[in-house]
Amino acid sequence: MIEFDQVTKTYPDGTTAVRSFSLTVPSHTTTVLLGSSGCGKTTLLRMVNRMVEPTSGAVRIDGQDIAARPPVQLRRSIGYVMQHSGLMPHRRVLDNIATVPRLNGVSRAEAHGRARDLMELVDLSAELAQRFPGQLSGGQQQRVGVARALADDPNILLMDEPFGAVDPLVRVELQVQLKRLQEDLRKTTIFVTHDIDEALTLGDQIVVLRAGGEVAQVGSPRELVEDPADAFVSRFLGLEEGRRRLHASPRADGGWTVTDGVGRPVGLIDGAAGAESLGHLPGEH
Ligand SMILES: Nc1ncnc2c1ncn2[C@@H]1O[C@H](COP(=O)(O)OP(=O)(O)OP(=O)(O)O)[C@@H](O)[C@H]1O
Repeated sequence: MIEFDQVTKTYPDGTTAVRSFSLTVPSHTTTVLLGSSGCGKTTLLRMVNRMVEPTSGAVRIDGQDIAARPPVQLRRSIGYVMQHSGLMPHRRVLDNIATVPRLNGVSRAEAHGRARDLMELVDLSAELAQRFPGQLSGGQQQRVGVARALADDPNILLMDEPFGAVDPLVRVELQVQLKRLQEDLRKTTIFVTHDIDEALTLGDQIVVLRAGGEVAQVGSPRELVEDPADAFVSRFLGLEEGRRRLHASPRADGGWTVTDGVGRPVGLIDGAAGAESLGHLPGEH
């Protein structure tokens, strides 16, 4: 469990990025910090591995104040994935993935063995092992970033807009894969994004933030969509414009076409599955 206890961060130039923020991040689940640019998400994330020190307040991991932990040792015990992978450009993929185990004293052979297993886990073909990061696509680089973060089997995973710079199709693939991985690995994960669909896909708990790291609402994806706390959350989730209000219209083949509140077709429901899941169709009695 990670606890933020009334943390405030004022940077040396006087900018207060986060003001008296408190949150409990339950173990073995994914908490998404969701908010617009500049609301303090990265600042909050980096407080967990002491890349940012709070001006006041405390962050605790399993009850222990991390201010008492040596920062380097703390950082090596936590997986961290950045938006632009942060890979070392002059080291091959395998060595990049093996970095933290090597720093923690694991032999080269064993670290490389683990790195190969991780490449398989994140769907990277083994033949990419000897490439340099610059010889990979953006999506592949992010997979390497995820493998590297997992390499020393950390309990905690911090992910800062890890899929923000890849194209939408690859982004969805990476999200689906992360969700699958997380079902097996069950790391205590904090995932930062400003993308609401990404948050709804990945979050067990979503924290909607306003400027200054002010919490607008904390809840499961379902709770947020069904019961947004206020107009800000509602607008942020796209509920106000009806973008998430769906309508199903029957098709000749027995299925349904689903459109959203602005008339945009968003999906299809098959005949049999549709009859079950819709139960009672609009206009049907
Ligand atoms: N080192 C710094 N010095 C001064 N101000 C900073 C520093 N880092 C961040 N800030 C400011 O703190 C505020 C929060 O920044 P932060 O990067 O935490 O937000 P964010 O929600 O992660 O934004 P984004 O989604 O754009 O990355 C912003 O106003 C930013 O300009």
